[in-house]
Amino acid sequence: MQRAEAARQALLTSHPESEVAVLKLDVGSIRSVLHAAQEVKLRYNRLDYLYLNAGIMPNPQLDIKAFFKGLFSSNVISMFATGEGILTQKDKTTSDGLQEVFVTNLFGHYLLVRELEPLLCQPEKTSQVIWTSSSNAHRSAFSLEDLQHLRGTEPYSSSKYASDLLSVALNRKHNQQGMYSSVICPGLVMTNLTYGILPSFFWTLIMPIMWLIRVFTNTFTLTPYNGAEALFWLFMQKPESLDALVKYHSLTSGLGNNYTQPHKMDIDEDMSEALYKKLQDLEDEVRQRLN
Ligand SMILES: NC(=O)C1=CN([C@@H]2O[C@H](COP(=O)(O)OP(=O)(O)OC[C@H]3O[C@@H](n4cnc5c(N)ncnc54)[C@H](OP(=O)(O)O)[C@@H]3O)[C@@H](O)[C@H]2O)C=CC1
Ligand SMILES: CC(C)CCC[C@@H](C)[C@H]1CC[C@H]2C3=C(CC[C@]12C)[C@@]1(C)CCC(=O)C[C@@H]1CC3
Repeated sequence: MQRAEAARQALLTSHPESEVAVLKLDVGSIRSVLHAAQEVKLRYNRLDYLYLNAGIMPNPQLDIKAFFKGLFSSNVISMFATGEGILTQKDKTTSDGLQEVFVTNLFGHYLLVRELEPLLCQPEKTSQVIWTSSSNAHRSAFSLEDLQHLRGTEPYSSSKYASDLLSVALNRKHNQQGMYSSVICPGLVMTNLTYGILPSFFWTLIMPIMWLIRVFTNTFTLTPYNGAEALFWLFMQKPESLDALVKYHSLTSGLGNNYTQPHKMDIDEDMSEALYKKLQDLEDEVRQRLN
């Protein structure tokens, strides 16, 4: 909570007229999600925006052989843009008996949205739910038969693809009640997540190479400020004008200019419906376990 308090103070300094409140929430813990949602419901009657940004990529392993193979293949740009085929992770089980990546990147957020539906779905005003997804969200990593990705080595990719699917399902279910859901991709950003893949001094050393790569793939946004472009852009849009089937990408040009671009997602609407059903079943199961 110390860092949250520091962020609150910084916001109050730059925007003295604003009100900023902080609340502790571990999306990886069912009890914590339910408790925090209860607190939000006590504090507020309505929510205009819900940004679902929290996410983890634990124990990432970079496949150096696949990286060099990709470097000399025709897929090199796509490899730099998405990291497909060169990254795996090692997941673990939480005290709730769920896979950590699945619950942190997807299920905890799902449960939070479910709990906050009464504040998000209000007849007189629209609301926006905004997921931080990834270009690493690949259909090939996801399986409806293995939602939590127990049997694979790409739980991060699977959880991000699932968030894309879930956003589509949320729109189908709640647009009529005024709630709209969108997904964004921040591009490759230097944060604790990427410092888990390669050490920060290494990223700093290769920064000139990354600026060069940015000329060929505008997905190398590199700073959190640039990566947040699509989050900010969505904030400015009328939710009714957004396309539920696209992902909004933060991009930075070779000259350092930021912009947002929509890209059609590789989504099957029946699959999104089936995922929603499975999440509801799991929700019933975890709620029963808590009672
Ligand atoms: N960096 C990149 O290149 C990319 C990142 N993303 C996505 O962007 C989002 C932000 O990640 P990024 O800033 O890069 O990574 P960081 O590791 O720097 O930040 C992760 C954020 O998620 C929060 N978080 C992690 N676990 C939990 C939890 N159990 N409960 C509550 N909050 C939690 C962290 O909070 P705290 O600090 O308090 O632990 C932190 O604010 C993630 O969803 C990530 O998947 C997508 C594409 C590319
Ligand atoms: C010379 C260097 C630029 C070499 C870096 C190689 C890789 C470590 C990176 C190339 C593409 C990157 C990437 C990600 C992580 C680091 C790379 C694999 C992400 C998977 C990080 C998390 C995401 O959500 C998407 C990113 C896509 C690109």
